[in-house]
Amino acid sequence: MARTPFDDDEILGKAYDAALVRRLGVFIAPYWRRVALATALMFGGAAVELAPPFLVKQAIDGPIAARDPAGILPLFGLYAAALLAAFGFRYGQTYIVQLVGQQVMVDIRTRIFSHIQRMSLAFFDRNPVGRLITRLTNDVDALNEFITQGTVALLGDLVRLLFIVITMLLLNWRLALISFIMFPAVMLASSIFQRIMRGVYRRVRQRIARINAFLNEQISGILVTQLFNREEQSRIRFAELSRDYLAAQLESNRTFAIFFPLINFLSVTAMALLLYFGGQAVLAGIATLGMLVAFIQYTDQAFQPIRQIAERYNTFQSAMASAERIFRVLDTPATVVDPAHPRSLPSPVRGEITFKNVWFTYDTEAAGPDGAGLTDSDDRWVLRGVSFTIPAGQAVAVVGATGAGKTSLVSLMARFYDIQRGSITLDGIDIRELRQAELRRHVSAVPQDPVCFSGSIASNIRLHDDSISDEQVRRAAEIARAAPFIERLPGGYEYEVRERGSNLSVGQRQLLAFARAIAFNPEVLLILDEATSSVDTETEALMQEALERLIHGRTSIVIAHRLSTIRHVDRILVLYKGRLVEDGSHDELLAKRGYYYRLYQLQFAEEVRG
Ligand SMILES: Nc1ncnc2c1ncn2[C@@H]1O[C@H](COP(=O)(O)OP(=O)(O)OP(=O)(O)O)[C@@H](O)[C@H]1O
Repeated sequence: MARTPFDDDEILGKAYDAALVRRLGVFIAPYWRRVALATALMFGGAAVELAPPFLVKQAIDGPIAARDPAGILPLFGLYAAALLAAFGFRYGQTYIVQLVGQQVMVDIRTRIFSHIQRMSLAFFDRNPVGRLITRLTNDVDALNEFITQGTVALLGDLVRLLFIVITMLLLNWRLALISFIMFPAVMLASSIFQRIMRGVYRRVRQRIARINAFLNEQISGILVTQLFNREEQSRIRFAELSRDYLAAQLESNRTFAIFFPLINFLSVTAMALLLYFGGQAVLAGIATLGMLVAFIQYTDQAFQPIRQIAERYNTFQSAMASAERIFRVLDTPATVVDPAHPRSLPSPVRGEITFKNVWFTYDTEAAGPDGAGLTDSDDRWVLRGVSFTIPAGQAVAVVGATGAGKTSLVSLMARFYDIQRGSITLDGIDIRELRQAELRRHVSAVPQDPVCFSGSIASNIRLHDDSISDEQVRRAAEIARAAPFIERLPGGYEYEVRERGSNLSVGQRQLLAFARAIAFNPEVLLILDEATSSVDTETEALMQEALERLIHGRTSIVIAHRLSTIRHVDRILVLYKGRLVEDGSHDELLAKRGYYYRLYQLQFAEEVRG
């Protein structure tokens, strides 16, 4: 079957599982004392649980056979004590293991989150949000199951089984052998079950992953579905996916429905054989009645861990699949990294930008680090030999047809991606020689779709940077022309913005992003101009005014989709299919009657005609 984007949960071999367990062990290792304590409690519990059947045997063969009511009491006391102790041991073990599981989950989640934060944009281009959230939630939860069910508990089952087997052999090896008669059949059934479930679980997981991916896309794209009346098609597709999932689930249920009654059947058969042969042995005087009763109880006890081992195996399987996916994220190296010996920008930073023969493609795999994998004429280059210098304080607009490479050029300046050839410098220093944090302190951007976080308006402007005072927040909002709308909101600067800024308009979000940029006061500002004309003329005028204030006296690169934006800048860079084809002021370029002139006629002149 062809690999689909959803099939990222393939199950690999046992050696691979062992490697995953070792890597998980690294996360558990800091809590080894607790794990050791839980293991000790588990051993204690397994030993204590052996006592009740033995005490029953003592009671039957001793005081009951001798018709001595007083002799039963101490045995009853011991029996109760054993049950209580077993309860205590089990409680302690379960609690401690759960505690370790929860702590390890916090550690793993934090690791994944901080790793994801270091990733460059290229990583997010490849990994949709839904998938990353699944790594942090469901997959981490599956690992918790592995820790709570898989480590101490699995060992506990094996130890319990071993203890019971040894006790039975010591008490009466003949009866023990009769009890064990069914064990090979049980082992065989378990191993067949495990083999079948491996495949079944894989299908269940793949199909639920497909449903999740589909839902994710459909819910975020619901607007388009509704606009184009695609509800029916989406519903049919969803029903198909749900049916596939149901089929896989039913297969799993069927397997379980066969396995558990089968194990029960085997255990009851073992019991019946024990009763028959054990009864004969009692009559022949080889065993006592009490011994037979104890053996029936031990045999019953022995089948419990056997049943659980099969279930635990399944938990283990899904934990391994999750671990694999989590490690795949953790193993993705950051592609944009800080240099080992970063340089510092000269102080004060002026903000002069130079692009020297810059070649860039998103296809890093094909191109290789220095772009040698692609010829100069390859279509995959997004920027081809772009060179220009923007002196400090100059405002520049980048224009070009859609897909010409404008956004890419601006993203490179903030080093969201690394270039393959050439250099980009800020005040004469290659931006790859700077720490990213230092670069971004001086180079800031206003994104096309400005992001807002849940929290107050003020916290959205200062982004929790306490060095920016309330006064600075207000001043920034005033300069950005955001103050009038903020002051009209209930609560003003304390107005609660909802997730993703859904209770603000597009224009308001843009003004807020401007205010944020001003509050951080970078020397270089990148503005990804809003392409849609979704704002009214009044807001549009406000935004233009804000933009003018923002870029005034500051090195700025604005991606201009509107003529009004172009009017504010000193200079225009014209991109055509990744090449810088023209460079000059609006009037100069118009006079040239070249590509900009044509673009202007097509794109901007309409605005003039209005
Ligand atoms: N994240 C990405 N991964 C792969 N290819 C990309 C990515 N972003 C853009 N591209 C490709 O790079 C080329 C240039 O895109 P870019 O977004 O820079 O163009 P643009 O000039 O800003 O266009 P627009 O005016 O439509 O925003 C396009 O061919 C696009 O398909």
